[in-house]
Amino acid sequence: MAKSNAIHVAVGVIENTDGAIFISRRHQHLHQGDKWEFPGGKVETDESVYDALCRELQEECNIQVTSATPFTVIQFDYPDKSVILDVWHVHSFTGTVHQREGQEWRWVDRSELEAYPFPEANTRIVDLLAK
Ligand SMILES: Nc1nc2c([nH]c(=O)n2[C@@H]2O[C@H](COP(=O)(O)OP(=O)(O)OP(=O)(O)O)[C@@H](O)[C@H]2O)c(=O)[nH]1
Ligand SMILES: [Mg+2]
Repeated sequence: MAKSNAIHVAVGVIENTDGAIFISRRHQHLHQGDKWEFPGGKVETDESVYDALCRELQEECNIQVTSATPFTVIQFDYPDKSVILDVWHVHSFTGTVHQREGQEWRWVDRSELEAYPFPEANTRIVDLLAK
């Protein structure tokens, strides 16, 4: 069961026309620092998850989402916090993707994702994508 203090996070699996997926590396000082992640961030009060997804992907990766569908929802308890990752598959967008917050980033093939260290909560996302 989700904890009442769980942090609700909108997460985007952005896929380009070659079928590659965008990942970036979390800054070292942050929660789950140095791990790779899919872009996204906390859903604000009175904001829909979809609006949060669009806002975070604009802020972090410079794109305007034009089409996205729900992919999976993951509730996970880290020792220090609980998260609910509301993961969306982003099929189309405008703008040129790059990471605007100084994080290392790259496009990777689905088959390569398993080689990257992701936060533990992401295991199922990577499994679903690698299939
Ligand atoms: N964005 C993102 N966050 C993830 C992933 N997996 C995962 O456990 N998280 C966790 O979700 C939480 C919130 O994500 P975030 O740090 O991106 O939030 P944010 O962009 O709003 O950050 P801010 O508060 O510094 O503005 C963090 O505790 C982070 O460790 C992932 O794949 N992507
Ligand atoms: Mg973020």
